[in-house]
Amino acid sequence: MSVKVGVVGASGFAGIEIVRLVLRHPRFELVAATSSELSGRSLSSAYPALDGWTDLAFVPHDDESIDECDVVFLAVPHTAALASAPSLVERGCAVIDLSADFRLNDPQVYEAWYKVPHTRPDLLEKRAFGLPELFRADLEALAGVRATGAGVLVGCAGCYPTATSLAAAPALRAGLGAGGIVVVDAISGVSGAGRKATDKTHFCFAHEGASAYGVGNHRHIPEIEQILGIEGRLVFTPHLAPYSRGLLSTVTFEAGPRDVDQESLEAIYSDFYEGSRFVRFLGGSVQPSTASVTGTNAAQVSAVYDPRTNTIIATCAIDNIGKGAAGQAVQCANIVCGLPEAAGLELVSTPV
Ligand SMILES: NC(=O)C1=CN([C@@H]2O[C@H](COP(=O)(O)OP(=O)(O)OC[C@H]3O[C@@H](n4cnc5c(N)ncnc54)[C@H](OP(=O)(O)O)[C@@H]3O)[C@@H](O)[C@H]2O)C=CC1
Ligand SMILES: CC(=O)N[C@@H](CCC(=O)OP(=O)(O)O)C(=O)O
Repeated sequence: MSVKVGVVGASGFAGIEIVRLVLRHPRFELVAATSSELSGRSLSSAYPALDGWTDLAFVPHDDESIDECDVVFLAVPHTAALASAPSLVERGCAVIDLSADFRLNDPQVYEAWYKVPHTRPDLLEKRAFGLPELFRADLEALAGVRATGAGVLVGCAGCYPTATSLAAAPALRAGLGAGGIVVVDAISGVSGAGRKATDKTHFCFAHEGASAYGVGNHRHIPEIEQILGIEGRLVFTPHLAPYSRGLLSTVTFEAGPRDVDQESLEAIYSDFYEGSRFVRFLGGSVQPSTASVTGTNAAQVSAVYDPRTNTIIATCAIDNIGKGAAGQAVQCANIVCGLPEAAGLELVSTPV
């Protein structure tokens, strides 16, 4: 029997990518795709790449077809998910939220960074954090709850937090990092800012240039610190670069207190990602490339030990809309529904 799926915010970049993945998923059936702006219009007229794959039309966000869904993806802006997730969970849905509304463990930290009070700390306590390679046990526990027919909630990790944490976690969890500052320089393609052009993301301002933004105050700082357990130690500088999809994060930190060399560092990363379906550890001599993961749920990771400065430099490339958003959301939905983790995600990027 198919699992009925709804995508709220389907007209956006993350939402329409979920639609693309669900249409090819062996067990999911797309029954609702919402948008206020494009309501009534067919999905394939708004996004011609879908021509021939679906006859569905966008419906309003409160359309009754959402009530038929077993799984609902919320690909909506922050604070909108806080408004809609509770009733869906209470109705027995598996809700996979892509916004930041259910990522931060502490509601007061959420209020400090997102400037609105967190109205459902009770739900926050019961949700799983959606980054399977680092929080698999929590997602599998939710699958147990889901099997009883109860509603469940996943708060998916953000795009920069996903790439940064996949790069840094193996070394930091192995006790490296010396308790010191962790420096992250990351680059995102313009689709990370969503489908509405602004004076930063309009083609004329974004192409043929690159710039840092959110320096010292980006809202992903508390999320990355929470995932990696490095509260107060992160220096995070995101950059916008003139391509559509792709996110590269490079993490630098002191190697101590334990001794490490290139060989032992590579052994730590290889062990950590052994058997991982989506994360490929490349070693230290091959560097990840965003172009190699475009359109997929893959992440490429490298790690280099620099003996001259006793520093570790770890890098991760993802597609911000893939592993950074829609791909990861489908991966989480698969796990909580008790399906194979890679269902609908068996994708190869374009080699050239
Ligand atoms: N783009 C990316 O790389 C990533 C995005 N995300 C997260 O995914 C979510 C969607 O992002 P993205 O697709 O880029 O954003 P877009 O701006 O491209 O799309 C936003 C979507 O949300 C809908 N929407 C807007 N306001 C509301 C509302 N009040 N209630 C319900 N739906 C609403 C819009 O539909 P309409 O206006 O037609 O109603 C649109 O479909 C965000 O929370 C974002 O942070 C996460 C990781 C990476
Ligand atoms: C290029 C760009 O603007 N990127 C966005 C991050 C992507 C995103 O939507 O954030 P979440 O992963 O938290 O959902 C930003 O810096 O706010």
